[in-house]
Amino acid sequence: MVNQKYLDKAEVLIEALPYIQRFNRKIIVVKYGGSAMTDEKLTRSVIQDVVLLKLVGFKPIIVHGGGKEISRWSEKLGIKPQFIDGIRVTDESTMEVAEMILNKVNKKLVAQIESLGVKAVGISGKDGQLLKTQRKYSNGKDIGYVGEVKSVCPKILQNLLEDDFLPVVCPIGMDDEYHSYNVNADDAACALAKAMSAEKLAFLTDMEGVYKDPKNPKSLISELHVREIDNLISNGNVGGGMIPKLLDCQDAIRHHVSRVHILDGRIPHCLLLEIFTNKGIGTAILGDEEKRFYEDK
Ligand SMILES: NC(=[NH2+])NCCC[C@H](N)C(=O)O
Repeated sequence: MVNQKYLDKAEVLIEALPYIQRFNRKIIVVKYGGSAMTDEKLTRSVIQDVVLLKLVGFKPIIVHGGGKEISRWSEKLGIKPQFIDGIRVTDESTMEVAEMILNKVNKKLVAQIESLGVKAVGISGKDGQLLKTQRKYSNGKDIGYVGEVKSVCPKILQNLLEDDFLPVVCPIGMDDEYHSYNVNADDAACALAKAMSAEKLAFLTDMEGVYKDPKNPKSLISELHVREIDNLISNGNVGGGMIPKLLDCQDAIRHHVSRVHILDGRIPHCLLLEIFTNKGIGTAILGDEEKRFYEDK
């Protein structure tokens, strides 16, 4: 008799087969942030997942934030945080620290990927003018060197993928005067996914996904059509932090990214569990014409 345990393991691999086939040579942009960045074990599992994606034929691109490192270092260096209407201002010295730390985090990720045998290149949005930015105002107020993406020049990423590198991008861009701007990492990931015509965009967050009712942890939505997003927001059903993310999802899908996944980065190997299984573990946001998996059955 064959041991069931072995059969189960083989099942898992077989379940992955159609996805490995379907996503071969396709681009997936992974926004890496939150707890998955601050915990060493989780970091390792994310890097392993991305390396595996790469080795089975995907073309992953990582976009990362700075985790808690930027505030930690600003404090250490005695830079006093300034706020305007409760919003943190990125002044010249905060921008300097942010850039230093993001570059440091970037190279650390590159080293971790390289240690698993995949060639990686770390760049910022300044390299090759990848992210051209303009100053972003918050309700008309100047909050310093916070930028929004004005345009993307994807050539550098295309070249890196062509040469089989795994690009790791930190979200700093430049304005027309070549000054650095801090860009929200979710927005940067979304802009890059659109410009690279990615198949998928995956956000690693500190939530399980999107809930129908945020007060009910059992109401996780597994599949969400993009047209349902407006209602979900206007009904007041999603928490403040999730709204800009959902708007990024909407924007990405309307610009031909096939699927966006909102995943719980606190779960080890959440990327593999989402991408190589039928049911996934987070919320998958689908184009309006796409059939739900459950209805297909
Ligand atoms: N949360 C979900 N329902 N995920 C379904 C994922 C299905 C498939 N593995 C994909 O990557 O597209």
